[in-house]
Amino acid sequence: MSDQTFRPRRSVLYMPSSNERALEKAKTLPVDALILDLEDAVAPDAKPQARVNAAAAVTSGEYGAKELTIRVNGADTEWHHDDLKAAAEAGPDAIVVPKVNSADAVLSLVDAFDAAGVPDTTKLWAMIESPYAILHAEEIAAASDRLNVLVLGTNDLVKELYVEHVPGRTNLVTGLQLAVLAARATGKVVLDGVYNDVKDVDGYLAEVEQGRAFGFDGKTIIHPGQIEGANAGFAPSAEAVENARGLIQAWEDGKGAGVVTYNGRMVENLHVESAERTLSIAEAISKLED
Ligand SMILES: CC(C)(COP(=O)(O)OP(=O)(O)OC[C@H]1O[C@@H](n2cnc3c(N)ncnc32)[C@H](O)[C@@H]1OP(=O)(O)O)[C@@H](O)C(=O)NCCC(=O)NCCSC(=O)C[C@H](O)C(=O)O
Ligand SMILES: [Mg+2]
Repeated sequence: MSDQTFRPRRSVLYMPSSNERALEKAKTLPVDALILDLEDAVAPDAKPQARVNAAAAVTSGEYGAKELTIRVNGADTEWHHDDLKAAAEAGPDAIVVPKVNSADAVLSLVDAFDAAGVPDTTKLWAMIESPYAILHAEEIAAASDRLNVLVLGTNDLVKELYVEHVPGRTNLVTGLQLAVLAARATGKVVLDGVYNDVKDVDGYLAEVEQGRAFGFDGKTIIHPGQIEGANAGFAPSAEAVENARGLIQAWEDGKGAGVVTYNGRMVENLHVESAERTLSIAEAISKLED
């Protein structure tokens, strides 16, 4: 079973590492993971202090069970090397790298991680945010075991496609699904992009539901008000858990029959595997929330 079974990543919150108030607030927020941003959310002259803040947050031990990641500036920027050095010393759970466009880029990053002394325990999360990256998502995902998560960057994708953000994301559906297919084909986790309008609750919840239906493991978010929707939307519902338990019981009661029924529906081994996956996810979430 792939990684997401064991580590919930329903809600993954970006925060500008230059914003000390947000860094403080995040200690108590019920998110599964944090992305301490050094890239787009941080102005150029604030980047040195943001680096220091992000590293201090990672080493503070004050963020509980949250997965802590640092988003560095892209490999082609003047800040990348210093960001990597700071992240290497802090040793976050993962380093998020924006605008990863090819398998070669992944391999170069893995070399750069080693050269900078990034600990082996620090994974690579690659951002898929260009048309080229979408079309090469499977190669990117498969390029290294160090890469365990693909993160959609839908703001950059919209920009690169010369389109607009529209309700229902009809102009992104193909790209989103290609990214999910790439992740599933390679056993990696895949996170949906952000919803920019932090005041539009209905639009946000509709997008969470869509992301879940497409097969994403969780959603990247930008505001504390978006946490609850992602945590609920990307967790199995109480009904789904009850259904999974009942289905597995019906299968066991069938004592080796190749096919049984549960609530009037056909059940085969593949349905049992899906039910077991649902229960594993629910159990991992419940452990995290204890
Ligand atoms: C979007 C925001 C600028 C809104 O900020 P603000 O107006 O301050 O919001 P509120 O007043 O409603 O905030 C209420 C309290 O919550 C704290 N807060 C707000 N946002 C965060 C956060 N992200 N993490 C932690 N805490 C947060 C405020 O400090 C207030 O706290 P308090 O006063 O103590 O009650 C802001 O939300 C924000 O900056 N969000 C993150 C933006 C960001 O990181 N953007 C970069 C990534 S998005 C992206 O581009 C992905 C990708 O690359 C792509 O291409 O798509
Ligand atoms: Mg981006």
